[in-house]
Amino acid sequence: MSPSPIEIRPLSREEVRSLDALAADEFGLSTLVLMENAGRGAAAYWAETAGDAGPPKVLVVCGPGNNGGDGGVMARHLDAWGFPVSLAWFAPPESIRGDARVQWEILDRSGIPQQARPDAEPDPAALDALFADADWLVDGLLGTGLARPVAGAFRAVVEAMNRSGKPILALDVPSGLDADSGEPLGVAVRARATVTFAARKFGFDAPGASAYTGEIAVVDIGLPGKLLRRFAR
Ligand SMILES: NC(=O)C1=CN([C@@H]2O[C@H](COP(=O)(O)OP(=O)(O)OC[C@H]3O[C@@H](n4cnc5c(N)ncnc54)[C@H](O)[C@@H]3O)[C@@H](O)[C@H]2O)[C@H](O)CC1
Ligand SMILES: [K+]
Repeated sequence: MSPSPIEIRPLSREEVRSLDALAADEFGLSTLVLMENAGRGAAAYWAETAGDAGPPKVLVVCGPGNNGGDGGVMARHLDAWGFPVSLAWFAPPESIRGDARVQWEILDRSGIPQQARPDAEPDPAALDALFADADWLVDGLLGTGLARPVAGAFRAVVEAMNRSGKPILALDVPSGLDADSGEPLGVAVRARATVTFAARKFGFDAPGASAYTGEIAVVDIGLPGKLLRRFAR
């Protein structure tokens, strides 16, 4: 019997970011557990839809926050399932903290190839070469933590991802897309598909948003039914 999860209505950025705190404070459910469910769910979705021809080489593009951490979890599961996977963290190592740091350490000890690319002004040709070597890109750069227009290094990375011509799986929200308005802040990843956690975001239904989200799949991250029912349709 396939479970019929409680259908949650689309959530605002604020609502979905409050879920982490509620899960921890009210239910004692650690954010690392939510991250594990998010990353494993993303890995399972991708493997089911893209894992046939190949196995394709996957490059996970990570930012310094929990969106990057989700990418780290996904990479560990793909590696365990036999996919050639590596990661590039676009942040100085010292800025990778909290749950994302935990994933960095696990990946390091697991011998999964990862590199830090902390350049404030990355060379576009170097980015093109990095992305040309992969069959798929996973966008774990920015999620609901997006708080200002994408500029500088992240802009260069998003533009290089988009011009690479590679299919992109976005984690939670395509990097650069405002989760409430569905508009790009400066620039946004144009994904083949977006695996979004817990619920669709308001902005996904905005006209034009599908050019960035691609196909949308909602991944259940293990929140208790009592919490989900507060946001039921
Ligand atoms: N409850 C859930 O849905 C869960 C979500 N998870 C994942 O966590 C991210 C949100 O993580 P957070 O650390 O808050 O932020 P991000 O990783 O999105 O962003 C990282 C960091 O980047 C900085 N930043 C903001 N805007 C910019 C910008 N324009 N340029 C450069 N840097 C920027 C800011 O400091 C952010 O903190 C969510 O999307 C999910 O993927 C959990 O893992 C599971 C539960
Ligand atoms: K993302």
